[in-house]
Amino acid sequence: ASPTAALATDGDSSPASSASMAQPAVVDVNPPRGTRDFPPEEMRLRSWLFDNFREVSRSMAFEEVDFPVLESEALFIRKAGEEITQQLYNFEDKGGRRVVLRPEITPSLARLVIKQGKSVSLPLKWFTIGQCWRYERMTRGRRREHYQWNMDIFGMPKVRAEAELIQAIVLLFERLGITSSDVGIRLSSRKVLQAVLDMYSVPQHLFTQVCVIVDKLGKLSREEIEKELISTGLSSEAVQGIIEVLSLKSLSKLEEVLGSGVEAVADLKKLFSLAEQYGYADWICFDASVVRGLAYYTGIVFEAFDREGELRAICGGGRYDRLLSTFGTEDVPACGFGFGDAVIVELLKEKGLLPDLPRQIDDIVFPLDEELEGPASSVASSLRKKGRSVDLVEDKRLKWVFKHAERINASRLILVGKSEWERGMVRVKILSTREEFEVKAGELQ
Ligand SMILES: Nc1ccc(Br)nc1
Repeated sequence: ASPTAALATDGDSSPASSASMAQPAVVDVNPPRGTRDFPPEEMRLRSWLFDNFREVSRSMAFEEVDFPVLESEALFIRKAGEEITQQLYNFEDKGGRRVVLRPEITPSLARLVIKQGKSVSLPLKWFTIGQCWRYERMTRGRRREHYQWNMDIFGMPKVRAEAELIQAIVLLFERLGITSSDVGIRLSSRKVLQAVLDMYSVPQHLFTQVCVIVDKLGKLSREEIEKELISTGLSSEAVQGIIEVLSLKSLSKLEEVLGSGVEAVADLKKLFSLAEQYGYADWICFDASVVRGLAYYTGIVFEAFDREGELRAICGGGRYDRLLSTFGTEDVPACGFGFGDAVIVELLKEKGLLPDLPRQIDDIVFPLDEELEGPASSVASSLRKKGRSVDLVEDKRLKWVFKHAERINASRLILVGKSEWERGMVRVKILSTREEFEVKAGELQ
C-alpha cells in the first residue's frame, strides 16, 4: 500500500470515500523524537514571528547572514561544564569528521568574522534565524530543536552595543503586543563576579566554571550551588561572598560592596542612562544573579523573563570580548543575544496575544467545463503575473468550489464559461459582496 493511502482525501473526487481506503501507514509519520513538523497553520504563526524578527533587525540596520546547521564539533568543545556542550548532537560523518548539529549560533558567527578577516569593516551588525539542536536523553521529554533569532554586533567595545541589542528586544516585544508589565529584562555584568573572585584571590582559570555554576541559581538549591562551588576548590568564605553579592538587586548596594570606580558598575550605570534616552528604562532592572550559562560571556549579560515567573527565560545574551582568541586569532569585542521560538509563543498564548492568521488568497479561477481548462490556465497565469495569488481549481463541482473559496478566504471567484469565453469574457464574483459581473479576460486585474 502506498504510504499516502492513509491520507484523507476530500471525499469529492476520489473513487471511494477515504474511510474505506485507510490502511496502516507504512512509515512512522511522526517526525523524529524532540522535533516538530510545521503544517500550514503552525507555519503561518512561525512565519509571522520570524517576519517580526526580520522587521526589527531591518529597523536596527542589521544584515542577515546564514550558516550550515552542520558544524565542526571543534567549534563547540569547551571545558566549563555547560549544559549546551554536554548535550551536543554530535556524530562522525562518512569521511570520519567529527561534526555536530549546532547547539547555538554565536560560534558560527565568530567563525565567519574570522574568515572574513580584514575584508569587513567594523562594527558588524549581523542577524540570523536558525535551527539549533541538542541531544538530550528523552527522559525529560524536552524538544531537541528550536529556532533562534540571533543578533550580534562585532567591533563595538562600548556599552552602546548592549544598549542597541536591548532596544531590539524591546522593539520585538512591543511589536507583538507585550508590555513592560508582562516582561522585564534583568541585567548584570560578569565583571561583578570577576570583581568578587578577585576579592578572594580566586585563580582566573576558575572564572568560566564558576559562572556556569552560579547560572543555576534559581534552578538548583542554594546548598547544591554551594556544594558545586566548593568542589571547584573555592574557599567557603569565597562561596559565601559570591552568593551574597549575587543576591544584590540594587546598583548602589553593589557599589557599596565593590567600591566605586569598579568597571562593572560604571558599565551598568552607563547602560541605565542610555536606556532612559532610548525610552525603555521601565523594561530593565539590575539583578546581580544574572550570569547566563554560556562560558564565553565576559561583560554585561541580560535575559528577558515573564514577570509572572511561570516561564523559562524568553531570550538572553551578553558581551563576549574574548571568544575569537579561543579560536586562535586576535580578539574582536562582541555582543549578542539568542531569542528562541518556543517560550515566546507560550507567553503569547498566556497573554491572549496569538494572532489570528487565516489562510487568504486573492482569486480562484475555475473552468466551468473541461474544454475550458486551457483558457482557465491563461487567465490564472496572467493574474499571477500581475501579482495576484491564484488557486486554479478543476475537476470539482461548483458547490465544492464555493465552499473552498470560503475556506481559504478568497477575495474573488473567476468563472471561465463557454459562452462568455466565446465573447472574450470571464465572470467575476466578489465573494465579500456577492457582486457578480463580466470582464474582458484581457483586462482582468
Ligand atoms: N541550545 C539549545 C538547542 C536546542 C534547544 Br530545543 N534548546 C537549546
